[in-house]
Amino acid sequence: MLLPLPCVKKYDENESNSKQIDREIKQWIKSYNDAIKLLLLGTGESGKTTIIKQMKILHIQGFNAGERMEKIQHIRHNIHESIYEIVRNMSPLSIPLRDPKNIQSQQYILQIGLAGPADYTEEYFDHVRSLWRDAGVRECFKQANEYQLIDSAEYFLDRIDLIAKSDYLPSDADILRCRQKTTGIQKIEFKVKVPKSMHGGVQDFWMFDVGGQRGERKKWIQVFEGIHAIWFLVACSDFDQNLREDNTQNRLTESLVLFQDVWQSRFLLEAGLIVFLNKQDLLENKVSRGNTIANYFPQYDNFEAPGNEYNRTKLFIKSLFMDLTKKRERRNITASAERFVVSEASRTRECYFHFTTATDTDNVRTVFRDVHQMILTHILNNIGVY
Ligand SMILES: Nc1nc2c(ncn2[C@@H]2O[C@H](COP(=O)(O)OP(=O)(O)OP(=O)(O)O)[C@@H](O)[C@H]2O)c(=O)[nH]1
Ligand SMILES: [Mg+2]
Repeated sequence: MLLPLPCVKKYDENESNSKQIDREIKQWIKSYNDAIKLLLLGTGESGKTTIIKQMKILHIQGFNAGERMEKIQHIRHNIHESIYEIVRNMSPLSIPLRDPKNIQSQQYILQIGLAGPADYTEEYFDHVRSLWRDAGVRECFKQANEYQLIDSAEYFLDRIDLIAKSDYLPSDADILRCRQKTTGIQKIEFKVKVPKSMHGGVQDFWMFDVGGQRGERKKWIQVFEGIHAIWFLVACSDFDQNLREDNTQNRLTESLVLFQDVWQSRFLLEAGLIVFLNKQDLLENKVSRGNTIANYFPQYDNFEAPGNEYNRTKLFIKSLFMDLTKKRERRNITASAERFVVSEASRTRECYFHFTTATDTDNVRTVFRDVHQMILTHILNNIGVY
C-alpha cells in the first residue's frame, strides 16, 4: 500500500447518481486534510537536499536575494575544497604539475588548509585559476574517484570568473550545485494543486530531509512515525567511489545495504517506497568516458539488457535494488550504532523506480508530477472512484 487511506465510505452503486460521487469525493477531500508526509532517505551526497531545493523552486517562491547572498560563501568554499583536494592528491597519485610555475600556487592553496581562506581575494582566485588551467591538475581531477571530491567541483571551477566578481549573486543552478552536508533534520511545507482531472483542490505536503552520512542515520528514526512515502535517493554515478566516512566501503554497495535496511525496517512498513536512481547525468558522463561498473560489480558481465553501455549500466543498477525487494529471507536483528534496522518486513510491498537528475528542475518537475499523480490515483482507486 502506498498511503494509509483516509476513512471514507465506498461508493454505493445503488445510488447511481453522479451527485453522490461528487459528494463522496468532497467528503474525501475534506477528510483528507492531513498533509502527505514524504521522507527523503539515502546515503551522504545522494541528492536529498537538492530535491528539497527543487521543491522550493517549484512549489514555494524559490530563493530570495538574501538567501542567494547566504550561498556565496558556501559556493566559494566549494571552490576551495575542490581545488585543495585536487592539488593535495597529486603527490599521492604521483601526478606532477605540468607547468612548474604553478608550484607556488599549489603551495599557496595547501598552506591555507581545508577550512579555506578568511577572505577570498583576487590573489586567491588568480592562484586557483592558474592551477585549474594546468594539465596535471586536470589529470588528477580525472582520477577523482580515487579520493574525495565534491560532484560540483568542475561546475564551480569552470565558473570561477563569475564567482570571483564582487557583485556575484548565485543563480538557481549554482544553488542547486552548492554542496553543504546536512546535519539534523529539516522540514519544508508546500501546497500542490490537484489536477482538475483528479477533482481539483490543493494538497499539503511536508517533506523531511535528513543527513545521509553514517553518523547522521541514528537520528532518522525520530521522523519515521506517520510517514506516507519515502523517496530513497541513490547516487548512481558513485559506483567507482568509496565513502567519505569509510574509505574502504564502495558507495553504491553502501547504498544497497542502506536500502535493504529501509525496505526491511518494521517502522516503515506502512510507507510507500519510491527509489530515485539519481545523478543520471554524471553516470552517463562517467560511462561514456570508458569507466565500467564491471570493475566494481563483476556480475555486470552477465547482465543482459538492450541499448548502449550507459543504458545497460543504469538498468543494471536498478536491477540490484529490485533484487533486494524480492528477497524474502528473514534476517537477524541488527543493532549497531550506524544501522537502525530492528526487524524485517515479511509482507509483499511495491517499490517504484525513477531515473533522475536532481539538479535538473524540468526533470524533477516531471518526476514529481508522476509521483503525485500515482499517489492520487492510488487513493482514488482505493475509495472506488475509478
Ligand atoms: N550533476 C549532478 N549533481 C547532483 C545531482 N544530485 C545531487 N547533485 C549534487 O551532489 C551534491 C550532493 O547533493 P546533496 O543534495 O547535498 O546530497 P544529500 O543527499 O543531501 O547529502 P547529505 O546531506 O550529506 O546526506 C550537491 O553538490 C548536488 O548539487 C545530480 O543528479 N546531478
Ligand atoms: Mg543533505
